[in-house]
Amino acid sequence: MVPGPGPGPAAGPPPPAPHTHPAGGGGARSLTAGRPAALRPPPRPGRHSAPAMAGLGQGCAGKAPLLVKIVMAGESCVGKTSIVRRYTEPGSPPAGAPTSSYLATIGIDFKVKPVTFNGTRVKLQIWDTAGQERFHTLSTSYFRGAQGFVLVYDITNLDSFRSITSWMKDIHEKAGDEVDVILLGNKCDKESERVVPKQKGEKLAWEHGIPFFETSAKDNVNIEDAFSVLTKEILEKKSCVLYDLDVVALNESKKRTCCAF
Ligand SMILES: Nc1nc2c(ncn2[C@@H]2O[C@H](COP(=O)(O)OP(=O)(O)OP(=O)(O)O)[C@@H](O)[C@H]2O)c(=O)[nH]1
Repeated sequence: MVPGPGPGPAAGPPPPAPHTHPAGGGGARSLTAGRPAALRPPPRPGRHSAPAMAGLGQGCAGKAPLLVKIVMAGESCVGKTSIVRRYTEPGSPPAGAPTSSYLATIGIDFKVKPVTFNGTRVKLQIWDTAGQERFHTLSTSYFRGAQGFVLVYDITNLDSFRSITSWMKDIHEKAGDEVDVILLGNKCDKESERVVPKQKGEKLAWEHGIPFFETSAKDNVNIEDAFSVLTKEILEKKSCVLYDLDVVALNESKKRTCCAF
């Protein structure tokens, strides 16, 4: 659906042996540095190297939560909404259940997920974009200002995998080269319908220098871990991202009142 070729493969060693990620924790809200790492490829050329985790949140203690904008991207029907629901509303009915009917996202939606990372409060603002071609301009207009992207394809849909390179191009055009992206091959519960081998997903992620997971929104496989790894990557790169603007505004107005008298 998306025009144009993406950036060429980055030079680097061949992909490592397939790595199985453990299932997501299902509802745990604390992200820890000891999380199982996703397949960790070398950084893309031109990216900043990540500072040590020990420095994360220094100078942020006691302040408003950090606000992190994450955008879901990928073709229609790959499971973006289901992944967001699974992560932000653990009690919601699972995707892909026999009774669940597909409702295309119209335009844009977002959910907030508060998490604690190494003692630092973080508000993940997760924007769920519509994958349908007719919403493409609208969806990609929300890419600007995002710190992280969850780029999703469906392991039972070859076209959705082929389009990933174009989505990567859109992301870097709209959000810059410094954003963190994670690649998910969703619907891994449908093994009998698989058309995209896991190694292909791993190789593509390696070429783009981004972490990779196969996930199932239906069976809650690797959803929590995928968001944990992405959040960790974002926060490692910046000692402080942004504070939640509402809280900052409140504090600012309090300060002004205080100073006026
Ligand atoms: N078996 C299975 N089905 C899934 C999974 N994730 C999503 N689905 C189903 O796939 C269909 C599409 O899921 P959505 O989450 O709406 O897909 P989307 O990417 O948000 O689609 P758009 O809103 O059009 O962009 C629905 O019928 C879901 O129930 C999964 O992990 N496994």
